[in-house]
Amino acid sequence: MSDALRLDTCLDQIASQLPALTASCRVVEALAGAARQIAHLLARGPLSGDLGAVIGESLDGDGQKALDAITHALVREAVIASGAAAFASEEAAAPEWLDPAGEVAVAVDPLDGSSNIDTLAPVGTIFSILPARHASGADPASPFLQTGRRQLAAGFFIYGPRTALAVTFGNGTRIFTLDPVSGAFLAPAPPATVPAATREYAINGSNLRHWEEPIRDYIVELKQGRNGPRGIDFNTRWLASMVGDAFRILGRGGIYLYPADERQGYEAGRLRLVYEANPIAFLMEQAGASATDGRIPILDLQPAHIHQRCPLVFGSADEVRRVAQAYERAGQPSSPLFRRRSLFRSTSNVAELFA
Ligand SMILES: O=P(O)(O)OC[C@H]1O[C@](O)(COP(=O)(O)O)[C@@H](O)[C@@H]1O
Ligand SMILES: [Mg+2]
Ligand SMILES: [Mg+2]
Repeated sequence: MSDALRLDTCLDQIASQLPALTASCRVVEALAGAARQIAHLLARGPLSGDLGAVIGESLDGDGQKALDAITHALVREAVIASGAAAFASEEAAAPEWLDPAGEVAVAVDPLDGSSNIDTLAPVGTIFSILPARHASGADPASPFLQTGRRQLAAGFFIYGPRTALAVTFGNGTRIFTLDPVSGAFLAPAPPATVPAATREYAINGSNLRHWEEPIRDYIVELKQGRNGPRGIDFNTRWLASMVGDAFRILGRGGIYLYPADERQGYEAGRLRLVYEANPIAFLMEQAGASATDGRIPILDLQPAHIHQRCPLVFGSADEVRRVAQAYERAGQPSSPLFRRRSLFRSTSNVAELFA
């Protein structure tokens, strides 16, 4: 383990070789400090108080847990300490300006998968770092309304049986593991590479009846396994925690889907573009995988507002391509009109599945 790459050493090297990434390195270092504190709180669980308790309503109407609010505060403090120019969070209605001399804007989901807090399933902190193009005084949302392609760095901390960091600065994706003894984040393995082929998929199958036809047909084929057109068996792996599913995919491949569906509030999917889909898409592309909304690569989507949602499909390139081809074949854009027309249309595949 002694020759494992240390996060702090790695950040120093990046900053000295690529000065344009110095501010991003400072943010990642500060977030690593917050992640240590969050990991500690989560490990104590009920000993730290009732952190899973619902304390109010989050911006999207879900229950906001005490831990959502605590992690938001810890992450915000870290971002302020890093000298960043602007901050946006899933847990704050509006972004804010911080240091007028700052060079980067940081968007976060302080606690992804927070519905899992009481179940000991993995949860995580997702971050996206963008250049802060505008001087303070302008709308603080403006630096966040850039496409994900412009991200300088992105990643997530995952709190599970161990705490880890998946991070990219645009030159590969690396996984660091928190050594609880020394407190250092260490990368003993080479950069992550997601295999193009996979037999694992992650989707909340209970929503099948609400999905658009291309997604429904694609999933039904996977479920038919060796008896269907794919001729091979697939496995479902769904953690209801995107960071958990993304971490598994970075490790051994797979595809994750949270498509748009016809339920009220899910017309553009569930995940948020700026601080969930974009950072995951950047990590995936840098590990040789792909991410799309079905029609457009996630990193090319232009955000219109900070809490915008988007359909999200990411992971092993061969399977993501198949989903995109299914949309292409359907010949229709992923629009509400299309969804309504295709709803409840009983394809032979779906009929077979329900049989
Ligand atoms: O309960 P659902 O609708 O299947 O949604 C699960 C998905 O929602 C999320 O929990 C969204 O994240 P938040 O917990 O930050 O809202 C993802 O991590 C997960 O994949
Ligand atoms: Mg989330
Ligand atoms: Mg969250």
